[in-house]
Amino acid sequence: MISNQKVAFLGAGSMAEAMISGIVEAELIPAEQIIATNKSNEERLQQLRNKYGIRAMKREELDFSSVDFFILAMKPKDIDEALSSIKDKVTKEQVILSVLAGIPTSYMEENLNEDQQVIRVMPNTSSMLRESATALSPGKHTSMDKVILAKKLLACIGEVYVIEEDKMDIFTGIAGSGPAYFYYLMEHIEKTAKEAGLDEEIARQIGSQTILGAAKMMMEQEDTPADLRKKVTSPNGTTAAGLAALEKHGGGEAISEAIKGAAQRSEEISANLNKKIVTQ
Ligand SMILES: NC(=O)C1=CN([C@@H]2O[C@H](COP(=O)(O)OP(=O)(O)OC[C@H]3O[C@@H](n4cnc5c(N)ncnc54)[C@H](O)[C@@H]3O)[C@@H](O)[C@H]2O)C=CC1
Ligand SMILES: O=C(O)[C@@H]1CCC=N1
Repeated sequence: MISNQKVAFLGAGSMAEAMISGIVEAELIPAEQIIATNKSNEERLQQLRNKYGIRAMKREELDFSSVDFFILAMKPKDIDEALSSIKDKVTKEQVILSVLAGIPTSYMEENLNEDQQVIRVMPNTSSMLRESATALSPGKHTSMDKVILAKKLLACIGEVYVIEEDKMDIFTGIAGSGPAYFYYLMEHIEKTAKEAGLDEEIARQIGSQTILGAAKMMMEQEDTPADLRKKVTSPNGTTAAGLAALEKHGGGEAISEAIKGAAQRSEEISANLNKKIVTQ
């Protein structure tokens, strides 16, 4: 049962906070069973206590034996220190979830105890509003009942997709990094609106509603994105002119290259692990 689970975040930054926000808002797990830890930033810990009513403490103050799910949420460059710091404190009955880009389950299994249950997770910051697109790939020792519990936990922050781990890099490129592409789009919408004399705040509201509407159309209508695009595009009209400019300036290619670039960086992080190259 998910409501009696205790969850401890190791790392209390942007991604951890987004997940904590969604889990607390879902009210499936009491806030006092959610623990945030970091290495030493007491101000940050107090901020999370005040904002979410969770428990928050320095990593060395955590009673590891009381935790059911650990969620690693530090940067990939800190993974080795993190794994070595918890190896002797966790048991194979507990589950280690990692949201770290590019860190394979095999690397965690190699650097933790024999038969340690691990799950690789890729959420995004829309977890804040329980609208994440989150992938999970279980490690080879993780039991089905723990995968089911992890899915229930991650369902608190949005939609959950169980995928083969070899698709995690492209998933990261699409969904982990994906919100940033839409924020970048909005930056350009606001800039263009301002140049045309439209207030930036109004442009943000208009642009956000347009993106939300298009997203809902793609989720709730049977049509493909291409069909939906054609329904907007009147012959020789405004949309045709806009799409022609998008093609002329490499818009479609730019989107594909953004996704591939992020996925390749995820692959690179994995590849560097075995070479012990410190990643950014
Ligand atoms: N920001 C995002 O949109 C997403 C981030 N991620 C992943 O989440 C992880 C964290 O990313 P952010 O939150 O953006 O970074 P961040 O820098 O905001 O947070 C990382 C936190 O971990 C702490 N930390 C470092 N080593 C630690 C340790 N051994 N034990 C406890 N705490 C430790 C740092 O002090 C820092 O507060 C990264 O691995 C990233 O790949 C995954 C999906 C989306
Ligand atoms: O930029 C990053 O590396 C992290 C992982 C996915 C989104 N943010």
